[in-house]
Amino acid sequence: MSYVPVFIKFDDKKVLIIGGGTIAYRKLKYLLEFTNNITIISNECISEVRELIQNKCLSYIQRNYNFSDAKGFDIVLAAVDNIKLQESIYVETRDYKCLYSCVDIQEYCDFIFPAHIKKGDLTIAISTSGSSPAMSKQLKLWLENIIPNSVENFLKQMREYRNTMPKGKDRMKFLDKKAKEYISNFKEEK
Ligand SMILES: C[C@@]1(CC(=O)O)c2cc3[nH]c(cc4nc(cc5[nH]c(cc(n2)[C@H]1CCC(=O)O)[C@@](C)(CC(=O)O)[C@@H]5CCC(=O)O)C(CC(=O)O)=C4CCC(=O)O)c(CCC(=O)O)c3CC(=O)O
Ligand SMILES: NC(=O)C1=CN([C@@H]2O[C@H](COP(=O)(O)OP(=O)(O)OC[C@H]3O[C@@H](n4cnc5c(N)ncnc54)[C@H](O)[C@@H]3O)[C@@H](O)[C@H]2O)C=CC1
Repeated sequence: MSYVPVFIKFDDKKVLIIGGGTIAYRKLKYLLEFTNNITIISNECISEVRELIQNKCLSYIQRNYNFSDAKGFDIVLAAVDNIKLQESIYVETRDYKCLYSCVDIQEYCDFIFPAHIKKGDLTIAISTSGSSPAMSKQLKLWLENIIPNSVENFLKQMREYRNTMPKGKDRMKFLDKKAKEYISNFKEEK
């Protein structure tokens, strides 16, 4: 299966998570980095999820999922321990304008979650197309260690150059050299 890595504007999206267990919690933390517009439907939630619902003022519907609950949401994630339900919500959402993902059956995912690193304006997303989530996680940990936190300031500086220097070949060369130099200093900076 092939996936297109794109960065989607997210702050205007309505997100629904079905389920409130360990995996829902992991995906919830991820999504909260980008939006608070999240609704959770779950008969039960682990305490970590309940805490986030309270602290981030998320909508919580405490019951089992009902047919058509997903209508009106842009992003729907079924993080339940029930494969039949993951399948039936997939079928249902084919009639809606939304992107659907579930945690057990990759063929039913319009998108999958990458492991990711975020340092200031730098985002690195890692996927193995589902071959090995463990590998995505370990590669993320490795990269996280290599890339210094100073990248946040470096990117601010680079944005400033791009905003102030006139476009053209000279600027391109200059920016490329700056990026190359910065990366070559990684080991010394850590
Ligand atoms: C297809 C995908 C769909 C999706 O969930 O979006 C999917 C599916 C499944 N994962 C399973 C297992 C594990 N998942 C993790 C971890 C992560 N899984 C994530 C993403 C994805 N997982 C998508 C593909 C990503 C890619 O392309 O690489 C990460 C990267 C992002 C995130 O979850 O936010 C996050 C790391 C977060 C981080 O640390 O950064 C670990 C490791 C651990 O938990 O320590 C294990 C155990 C080891 C192993 O199996 O590798 C199972 C079997 C369940 C079972 O065995 O019962 C399925 C279902 C199946 O494949 O059948
Ligand atoms: N994609 C991934 O990254 C991974 C996926 N998994 C899969 O994720 C699934 C969930 O795992 P956990 O979160 O550990 O399970 P869990 O048992 O902790 O959580 C399941 C949640 O779903 C809720 N739920 C169950 N039926 C429901 C319904 N009809 N309506 C609304 N909510 C309902 C429960 O109340 C509970 O909060 C498992 O099937 C597992 O195989 C496991 C590891 C990684």
